[in-house]
Amino acid sequence: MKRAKITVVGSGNVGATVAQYASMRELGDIVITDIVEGIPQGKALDMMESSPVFGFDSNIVGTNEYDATADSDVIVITAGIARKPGMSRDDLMDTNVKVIRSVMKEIAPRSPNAKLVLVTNPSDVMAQVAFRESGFAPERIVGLGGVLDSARFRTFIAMELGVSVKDVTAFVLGGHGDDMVPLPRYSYVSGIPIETLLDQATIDKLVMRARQGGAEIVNFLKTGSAYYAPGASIVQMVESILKDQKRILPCSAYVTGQYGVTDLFLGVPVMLGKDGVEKIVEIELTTAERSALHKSADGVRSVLAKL
Ligand SMILES: NC(=O)C1=CN([C@@H]2O[C@H](COP(=O)(O)OP(=O)(O)OC[C@H]3O[C@@H](n4cnc5c(N)ncnc54)[C@H](O)[C@@H]3O)[C@@H](O)[C@H]2O)C=CC1
Ligand SMILES: O=C([O-])CC(=O)C(=O)O
Repeated sequence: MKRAKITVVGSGNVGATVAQYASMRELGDIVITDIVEGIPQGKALDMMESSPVFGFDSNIVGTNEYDATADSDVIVITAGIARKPGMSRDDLMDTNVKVIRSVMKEIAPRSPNAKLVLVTNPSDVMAQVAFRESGFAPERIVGLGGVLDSARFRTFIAMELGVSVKDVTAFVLGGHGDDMVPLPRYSYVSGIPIETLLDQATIDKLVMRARQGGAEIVNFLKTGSAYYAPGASIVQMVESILKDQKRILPCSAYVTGQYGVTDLFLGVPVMLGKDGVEKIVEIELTTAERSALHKSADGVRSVLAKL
């Protein structure tokens, strides 16, 4: 059986974590690329040398040459700068949009059938830029946001209740920014709505913490942003695509009227399978939830308008 090929563009904190987790799960062979010479090569070799200990058979190659990425099945794009304390994700746009444009020129012609996972922030905007620059069908482009934001929300719910995270499900929709929309009404512990387990003030506190989850880590790290939970979230998305699992995950996808929003990458529940975003799932929202989602969409659109 032919092994899947995964390219990770950017061998920094998130890119290296993705490569490590993906290889440990044997999702395929991995190419890591970066503009900095030596870093992808060194990290790839270091990870390969962990393979006898962990017992995985993925090949991991580090390079500065895009030719090595040819015919990838999935390309994860983490290239660009990360924020520091006091910055918003949108403050990264001017620098990162140039990076994404240059990366698209290199990867799109070499891997015409790849699915793209946009991680570089602001990720909803970068997914839109990748869509414009690659010429790929929008279904083949997905942005990271909701899986990570939901993982944080699930963590905080489990911590608050003192229960296993395995039993906690939750949804966060909207753009991956300060206006993201955690949905307590769709959050459960083993099928029990959290609204019956926690009072409103506690839920509000957890919602706020989830919204500010990225900044909370930035304020601890000082020199950059989170990468372990982002890496895990990305690998869950990549696995769903490569194994055609058809998982329903909140991801930034191109909406064409769903939820009353048109022609924009926005965090919504999607079915992720071998063709990428195979379906956008529309769940029923209250008036307040829908207007929060529209506020988040307006935020993404206003950043895009500055391009
Ligand atoms: N959407 C999301 O949920 C998340 C997004 N991010 C974003 O991911 C990005 C990467 O974060 P980190 O890995 O922590 O940063 P990092 O600084 O550790 O790594 C970024 C890497 O990109 C490389 N790079 C820069 N320009 C490049 C180019 N033109 N081609 C190839 N490589 C290039 C750099 O040399 C560096 O190695 C940031 O924009 C960050 O905000 C991070 C976590 C979650
Ligand atoms: O906070 C950041 O800048 C990185 C990110 O998107 C996250 O961790 O959610």
